Amino acid sequence: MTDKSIVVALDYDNKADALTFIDKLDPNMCRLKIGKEMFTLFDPQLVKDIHNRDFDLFLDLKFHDIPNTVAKAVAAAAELGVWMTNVHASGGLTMMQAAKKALQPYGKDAPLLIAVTVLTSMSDEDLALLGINVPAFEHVLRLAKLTHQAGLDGVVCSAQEAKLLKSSFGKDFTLVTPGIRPAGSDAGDQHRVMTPPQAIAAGSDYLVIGRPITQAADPLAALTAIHQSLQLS
Ligand SMILES: O=c1ccn([C@@H]2O[C@H](COP(=O)(O)O)[C@@H](O)[C@H]2O)c(=O)[nH]1
Repeated sequence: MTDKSIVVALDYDNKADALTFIDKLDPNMCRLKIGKEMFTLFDPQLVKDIHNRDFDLFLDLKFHDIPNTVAKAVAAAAELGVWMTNVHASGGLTMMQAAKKALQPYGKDAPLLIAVTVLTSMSDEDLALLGINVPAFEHVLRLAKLTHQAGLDGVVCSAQEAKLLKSSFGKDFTLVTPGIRPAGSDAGDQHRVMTPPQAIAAGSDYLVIGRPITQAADPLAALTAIHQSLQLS
C-alpha cells in the first residue's frame, strides 16, 4: 500500500520497541517522525537507524531560539540528512529567514523547512490565557503569513485550518497536520482534531498520526485501517 501522506509519530520511550514496529512497516507505506523525547533519549544514532531502513524522517524538534542558534540547529538537522525539520513561527521573521538561509548550502539535499503555527493541543481559551484574544485560526493565519514571507516550505497547523491556508498561500505551501484522530478514537490532549479523510479533503498534505497507531493493540492493523479509510474517501 503506498500513501506516503501519513507520517507516523513514533514517540516511544523504548528504542527496541520502536525498531520492532518500524521493521513491520514498508517505507512505501508511510513516513516517520521523531520528536523531542526520542531524540533526547536516543540521540542522532536513532536517525541513522531509521535512515538505514530507508524511511523519510521528519525531525520534529520545533526549534525556537535566537536566529543564530536556530540557524545552526537547522544546519545540524540538514547534516543528518532528514527529510523535514521545523522551527516555531512565533520565533519571528528574522529567525525564520536565518533558518532558511542556513539551508542554502545544501541545495536540493536540504530538508523541507516548516514552521509550527499554533499547537494542535491549544484551544481559543488557551490562546486567551497567553493574551492572544483571537480565534486560533486567525493566529494560525498570521503566523503562516510570516512563514510564507520568510520563504519556508510550509507550516504545521491543524487540519481545521487547512482549507483557509491553501486558499491563502496556494497548493505548494506544504501543510503538515497533527491532531489527526480516526473516528471514535480518543483525542487525548489534542484539541483541534479531524479524521484522516476529513483532513485530506480539507487540503492537508501530510497527516501526523501517533497514538492512534502506536498505542493500538495492533499498530500495523491500525495504520492499514487508516490507509483504507483514505482510499474510500
Ligand atoms: O501542533 C502540533 C505539533 C506537533 N505535534 C506532534 O505530533 C504528534 C501527534 O501525536 P498524537 O499521538 O497523534 O497526538 C506528537 O509527536 C506531537 O509532538 C502535535 O501534536 N501538534
